[in-house]
Amino acid sequence: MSIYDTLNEQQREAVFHTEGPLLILAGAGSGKTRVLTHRIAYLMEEKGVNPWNIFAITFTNKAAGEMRERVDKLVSFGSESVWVSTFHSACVRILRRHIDRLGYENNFTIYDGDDQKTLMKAICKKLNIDTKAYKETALLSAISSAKDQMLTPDAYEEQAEGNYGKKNIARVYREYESQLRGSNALDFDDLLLKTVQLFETQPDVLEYYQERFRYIMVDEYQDTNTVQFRFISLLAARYQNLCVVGDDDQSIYKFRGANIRNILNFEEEFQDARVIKLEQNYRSTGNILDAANAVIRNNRGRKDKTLWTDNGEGERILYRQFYNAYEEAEFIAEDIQSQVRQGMLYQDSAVLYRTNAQSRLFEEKFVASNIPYKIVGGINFYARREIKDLLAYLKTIDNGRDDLAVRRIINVPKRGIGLTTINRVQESADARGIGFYGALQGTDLIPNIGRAAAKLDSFVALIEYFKSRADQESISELMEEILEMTAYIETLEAEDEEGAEARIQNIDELLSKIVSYEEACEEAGEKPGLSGFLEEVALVADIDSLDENQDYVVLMTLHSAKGLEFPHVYLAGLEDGLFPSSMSTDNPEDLEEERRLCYVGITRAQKRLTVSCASQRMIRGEIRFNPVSRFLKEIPSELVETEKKLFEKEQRSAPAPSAKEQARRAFHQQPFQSSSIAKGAKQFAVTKEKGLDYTVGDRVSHVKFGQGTVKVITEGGRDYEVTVEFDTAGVRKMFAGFAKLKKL
Ligand SMILES: Nc1ncnc2c1ncn2[C@@H]1O[C@H](COP(=O)(O)OP(=O)(O)OP(=O)(O)O)[C@@H](O)[C@H]1O
Ligand SMILES: [Mg+2]
Repeated sequence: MSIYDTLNEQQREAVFHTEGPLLILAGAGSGKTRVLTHRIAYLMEEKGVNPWNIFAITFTNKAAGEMRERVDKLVSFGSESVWVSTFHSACVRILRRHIDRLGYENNFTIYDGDDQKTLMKAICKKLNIDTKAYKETALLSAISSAKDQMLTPDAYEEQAEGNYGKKNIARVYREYESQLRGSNALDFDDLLLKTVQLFETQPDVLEYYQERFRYIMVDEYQDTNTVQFRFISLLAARYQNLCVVGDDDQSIYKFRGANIRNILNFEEEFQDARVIKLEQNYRSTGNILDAANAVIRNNRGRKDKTLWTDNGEGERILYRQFYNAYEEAEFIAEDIQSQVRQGMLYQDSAVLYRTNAQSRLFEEKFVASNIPYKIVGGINFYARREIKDLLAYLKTIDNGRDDLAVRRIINVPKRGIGLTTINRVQESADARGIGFYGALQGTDLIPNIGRAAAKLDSFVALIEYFKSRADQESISELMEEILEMTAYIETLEAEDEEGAEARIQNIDELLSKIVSYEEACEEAGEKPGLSGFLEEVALVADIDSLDENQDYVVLMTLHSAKGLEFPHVYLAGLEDGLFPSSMSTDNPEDLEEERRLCYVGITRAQKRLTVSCASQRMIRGEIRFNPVSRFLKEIPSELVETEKKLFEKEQRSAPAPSAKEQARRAFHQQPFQSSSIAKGAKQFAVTKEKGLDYTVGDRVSHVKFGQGTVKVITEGGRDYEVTVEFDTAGVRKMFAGFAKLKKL
């Protein structure tokens, strides 16, 4: 039996159609991604295509990794030569080789969102832009969508004719571009834009890649934007062996310029394109699929599809309504624990929500219930201050032209270089048309710099020293040296910040990352380089922190969940105003995009789907009373199982008492508290022996919940369970080993 026997007829047809353009349009879970992996195998094994000539494009690094893994399993050898990558990393690879043709240096820096914001602040100041009228983030997103549409500052300005607001944006855009260029830096949108410019202006480069990538495949095609489409069409123009797979019902990135017209454009640009539809869903049970179909049917602008499954009906969809979001999180935590007791793994469950902010309650609840979890798309490791500082050192050493990086660390740790001095350096650099670091290298030419010159000189000497070391030692040795010579850690400790310890752990983690990068390079027979390392770090999307080998529940937004599947899915916060978001309810098009997002969410589930909502929820510090989501009402009631007794619970639970009320209660409970201290004295001997240095009645502090009083300590199966009444966070039960309570 061959691997192709496991495919259905349409899937096989798609796999075997290797020459000429092919569009696969099909609903969720119908095996589109599976077709792509089998197609790669088929090209190599049956058609004798050189893996070097195959290019598969996916949306996230995680998806790329998964695809490579699947291909590795299907083919015997050679798959490592196939390019499986995201648009962005493919473009970085191409630009590293050829961007000098566009007048950049090949060791360009990639700016992330934070870098962009810092730069935009400086630009607004320089151009006297009123940031009340034009918010920095709004300016950045205007520029980003201009780039998605491939508009240069010139083109933008032309379009802005007669529109004062747009003229201003054009001015900012122009300055932003020139600053990026001056720093030899690109932002994320540039990665595609510059590659397309490269292809359009350098025919020999384009030809090289057209010859190289004779077979091109694109997953999640519905979410490509204009510049990505251009990138693909240029590459595929010569051989036309382009296979794209997508689902118009899962297009959820319109806000980032995804262009659903690309599906129509495909048949225009590639005239004899073959179109194949897949109709059998292999992922979900019948009930889950019926619910997804029922919801998406309410969208008007769509091609009707019939998706069926022979997986059987399965369980009904569980629907739970809660008094508040706290109870919702509690229920989900308890439900996961009970599933785990029945033999499920943590990794079989995923909690999906509309906004990142919703993760916090789950996180707190999971910590308290000892559930291992991972937040995807939450606080990114690389966005933390200490990590950004140290990376800025590496960037400065690697490419002195990255002004932002230099400015970030010039006075970190403090060297007595103030803002006035920094501004004088910047002015001098601007006046002479050179970079910030360039100006630092000749302090005698900076007007009015005075005694600050000596400090700047010794900063430059330090960086130059590191530069000379960078050629001789490994990145990890260099990092150690940076830490030592700047006394970075000592400074952190001296600042005596609450978080010094956690920050030091992060630095350790960064060092581990560097070492594993070096090892990976060595295994691949490449020399680990600073530019390569920085590039890899810049490209780690949040979703990539997901590690398949460990057992944990995944928490993520619906947007991050695209393409993934889990046996159990909890879809939380289904309230009108939250999901669909209140910003979308007035606009039919936006509402349809929200509904597609809901369809994506439902179709992630394989066996069991739990949908939930809360009657009241705190949003941006205010309590909101939102009605049940209209999407829930679109699911036929016969598919849903509701639990009535929750209403009782609803009546029982009262809102959390105010701080004042808690203080009053604490005051009146004084006698109770002292007697429990007496009672606790006996327990103390026991608990101390087991390593707890607090007992009932003691005041303790917790990193998240703040200060509180220990109420009960009981022996749980694995660990002590400690109940603490926190001053502001209410009563919480947690495992001692996990809670890390500190006695006050
Ligand atoms: N012919 C088949 N036989 C058995 N299992 C299949 C078959 N086709 C697909 N599957 C399985 O169904 C699930 C969904 O497939 P896949 O992820 O490729 O779907 P998809 O169309 O890419 O979904 P999405 O739209 O969510 O990206 C996977 O677990 C896959 O292995
Ligand atoms: Mg897929």
